[in-house]
Amino acid sequence: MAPHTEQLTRPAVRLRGLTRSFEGRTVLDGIDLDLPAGQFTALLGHSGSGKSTLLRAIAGLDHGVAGGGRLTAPERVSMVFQDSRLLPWRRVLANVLLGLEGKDAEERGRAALTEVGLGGRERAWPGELSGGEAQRAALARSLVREPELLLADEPFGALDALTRIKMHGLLRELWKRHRPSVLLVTHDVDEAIVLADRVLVLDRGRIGLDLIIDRPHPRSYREPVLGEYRERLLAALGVTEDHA
Ligand SMILES: Nc1ncnc2c1ncn2[C@@H]1O[C@H](COP(=O)(O)OP(=O)(O)OP(=O)(O)O)[C@@H](O)[C@H]1O
Repeated sequence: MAPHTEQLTRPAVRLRGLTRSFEGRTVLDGIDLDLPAGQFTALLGHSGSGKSTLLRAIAGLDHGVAGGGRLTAPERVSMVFQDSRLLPWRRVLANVLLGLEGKDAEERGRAALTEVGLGGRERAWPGELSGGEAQRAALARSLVREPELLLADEPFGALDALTRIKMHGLLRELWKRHRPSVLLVTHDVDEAIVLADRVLVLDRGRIGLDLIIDRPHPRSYREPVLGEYRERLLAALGVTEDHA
């Protein structure tokens, strides 16, 4: 059985010897990792390398999965996925407020929607939103809970390139304002480099590369210096760029 996530108030993730396997096949093979409070980290890795498995373990959503190791995570954890997972039969504000308690819940929900650029769309149905708007609503639903840790599993994977760039700016802005620890899973090396201050590569069940991106924000894909980071990450992923 997977160990339960310890409910600590300390807003940081600590993994020691974390293992997870499915049907006898090891996916996470003794991961040691610390995520300091407030750090924006991206997680890269080949398809099937175990990125979602790692996120689910940190979120405590993998009860019943075989594995061991020690895992501590903050108490307030929010998760966003590739699809918004809004309930289609509830209006946008009601989705954001789902399960939220307190007298000021509605006020906070409205403020969160305004923050993500959806002020005025509170009474819209999820089906009336574009893909980008739905992801904005999903971010509002996460942030209204003031998470200490935001786990994002390819949240922009289904969006077109322009919407994606806008969402990058929004996520970074929200992070700056609220300062949760962020662990963002992505397939996109450029997305990782532009957004994160630290990029991890998951390889054969372990952290194969742990790279600090020590460049000021906002960053552009075209900054030549980012090319060096890109090359190191691609090499860790087993991809070589053709410079010809
Ligand atoms: N519930 C499950 N039952 C059986 N095997 C599973 C289960 N969940 C994940 N796996 C397997 O574990 C491996 C890692 O899956 P995971 O979804 O974590 O990879 P990933 O890196 O997130 O992949 P992708 O980038 O394609 O989303 C895969 O081989 C997958 O088939």
